[in-house]
Amino acid sequence: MTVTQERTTGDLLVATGITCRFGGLVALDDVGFRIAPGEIVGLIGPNGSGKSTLLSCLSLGRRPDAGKIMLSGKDISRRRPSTVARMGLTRTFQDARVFPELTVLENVLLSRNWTTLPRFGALRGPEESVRERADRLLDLVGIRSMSATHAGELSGGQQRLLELVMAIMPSPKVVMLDEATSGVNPALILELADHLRLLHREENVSFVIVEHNVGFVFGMADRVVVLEQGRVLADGTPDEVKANQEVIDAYLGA
Ligand SMILES: Nc1ncnc2c1ncn2[C@@H]1O[C@H](COP(=O)(O)OP(=O)(O)OP(=O)(O)O)[C@@H](O)[C@H]1O
Repeated sequence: MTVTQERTTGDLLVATGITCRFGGLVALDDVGFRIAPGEIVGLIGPNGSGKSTLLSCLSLGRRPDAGKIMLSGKDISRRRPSTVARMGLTRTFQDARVFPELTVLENVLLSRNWTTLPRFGALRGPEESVRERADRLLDLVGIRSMSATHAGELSGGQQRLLELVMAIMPSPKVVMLDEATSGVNPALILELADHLRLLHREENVSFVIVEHNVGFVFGMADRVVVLEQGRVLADGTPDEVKANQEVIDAYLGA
């Protein structure tokens, strides 16, 4: 099944007709995408199929040449990334973006300030201070003991976890993860999956997971979208996508 029509009921983020060109190259061609509250959607596809470009368009880091993006029923297609972040959509990057000279805790507190409240939604009840929230999230991913360490001294996997906490700190509705397993020691990838599941449960946040590690995606996602040459090739449950012959031919069987 491909998504070509806007479905407004129940969906948190709905993108329709997303087209993105780089000069003569059509990186995304009339792509539809949706995610429901609390859903985990995996986005996979061959190199150059448009995954990162779609993620940039959905988070408005790159403005699509055509198409419409609705977040919680509001048209965000022409908003700035910072505004979109305040409205509840945050992201991580292929190369973990942390401030190496600042401590782990300072990084987390700073991420909170980027999307400065009060417009950006409440902390988890008035009883939880910003500091308590930072401590709790760092605890959830197992790096609270490193709060005073400079972020630049963390391993690649720990920087990924820090970046994840920074994306979740402002209580977003949806977080987009670009290659969350890249640079992570393979032995720690299962741990990363556990941390993500915990954050997902505790924070009731939706995740879009862009990944080359298809095993990771199939193990985490409620639904998987497959891109090929800038178009949606398939959209279904992990089992449906794994059994899809077109997906096997274009990607999985390779
Ligand atoms: N800034 C850019 N300028 C020109 N072309 C670009 C740019 N960014 C991406 N492209 C092209 O757009 C297409 C889609 O690229 P994109 O990075 O979105 O794919 P991807 O699926 O994320 O790839 P990968 O898995 O290798 O990260 C590719 O052909 C790529 O070369």
